[in-house]
Amino acid sequence: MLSLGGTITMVPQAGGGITPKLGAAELVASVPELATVAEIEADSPARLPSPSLTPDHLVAVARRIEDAFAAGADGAVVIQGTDTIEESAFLLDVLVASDKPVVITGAMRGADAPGADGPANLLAAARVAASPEARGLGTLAVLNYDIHAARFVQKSHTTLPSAFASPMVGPIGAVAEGRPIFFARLARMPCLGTAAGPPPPVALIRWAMGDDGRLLGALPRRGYAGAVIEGMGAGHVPAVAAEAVGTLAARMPVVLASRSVAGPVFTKTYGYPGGEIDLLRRGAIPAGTLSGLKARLLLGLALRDDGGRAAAEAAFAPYR
Ligand SMILES: NC(=O)C[C@H](N)C(=O)O
Repeated sequence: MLSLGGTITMVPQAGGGITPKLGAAELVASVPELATVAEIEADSPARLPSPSLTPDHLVAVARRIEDAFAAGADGAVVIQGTDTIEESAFLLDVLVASDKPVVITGAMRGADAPGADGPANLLAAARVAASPEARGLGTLAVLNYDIHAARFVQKSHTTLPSAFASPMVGPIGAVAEGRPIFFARLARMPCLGTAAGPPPPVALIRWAMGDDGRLLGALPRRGYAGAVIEGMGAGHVPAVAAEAVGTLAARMPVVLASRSVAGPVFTKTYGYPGGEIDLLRRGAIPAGTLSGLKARLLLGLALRDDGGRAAAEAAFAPYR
C-alpha cells in the first residue's frame, strides 16, 4: 500500500480546514480487518493534496509497484486524493505492465469526520487487490464499494462519498458483503512502460461557445509539445476556429476529444467547417473513447523522448 496523501489522510489543522497528515502505516493500523485480507507492506512516498501530484509522482509509483511485484507482492493499493484519482488511475493503467491487480482508492471525508469513508474504501480496495479475479483488468479505482476501470472512471461530484462514476460503461464490478464481484471484463490497452523520460507539457483546451481559438497560437512559444482539444459534441469547434486548429496541428500533435461527459470521438458525421471531418482532415488525432483529461496524459506519455506525431497516432489507435 502506497500512500500519496489526499483527504483520506487529512485531519484538522490549527489554521482551519483539513490537511494531509497520516501515512500509509497509520491508515493500515486504523483498519484491523486488513490483517485478515493480506500481509501488507505500507509506505508513504508523498503526503500531498492530490491537485499537487504530477505525472512524475505516478511514474515513480509505477516503478515502485513493478519492483514490489518482482519481489513477490500479489497486488498493490495506491492511496491518494480523489481530485485527481481519474488521472492517476489512467497513468498507472498504461505504465504498469504486470497482470497483477493495481487498485487506487481515497476518501471524500477526512479521517476524523463522522462517517469517514476512508476505512471502508481501504478495506474494499485491499480485497480487490488481493482477488485473483482482478488480475488482467489493469488499474481499478475502488470507492463507495464500486469497482471502476481506470480508462473510464471520472470524479463526478465535489462532495458526496458516491462521487465516482464511469459514464461511458458504468462500474465494472462491486464489493458486496466483502466479496469483489465483476460484471464485465475489459480488454487491457497497450502498456507504455516506465523506461522513457518524463512526459513533456501538453495543453488541455476546453472549447466554449464563441471562442475563436486565439489562445492556440500561444501554445508553441509557451513550450507545449502537444495539445488536447475538448471540442463540442463529437469533436467540433466554431467554423471561425477551424484554421487555428489546423495551424497548430502542423506545429505539434493535436488530439481531439469531447467536452461531453461520455461518448467517443472518432465519428465521421459532420462535414461543416469546424466539424470533426474537417478537423481530422486538418491533422487532429481523434481521442476515441478517452476523456480530455486522460487523452492529455496519454499524449504526454507518447511524446516522451521526442516521440512525434507517429508516436501519438500509435498511442491513440487502440482507443478507437
Ligand atoms: N477527497 C479528496 O481527496 C479531495 C482532496 N482535495 C484531494 O484530492 O487531495
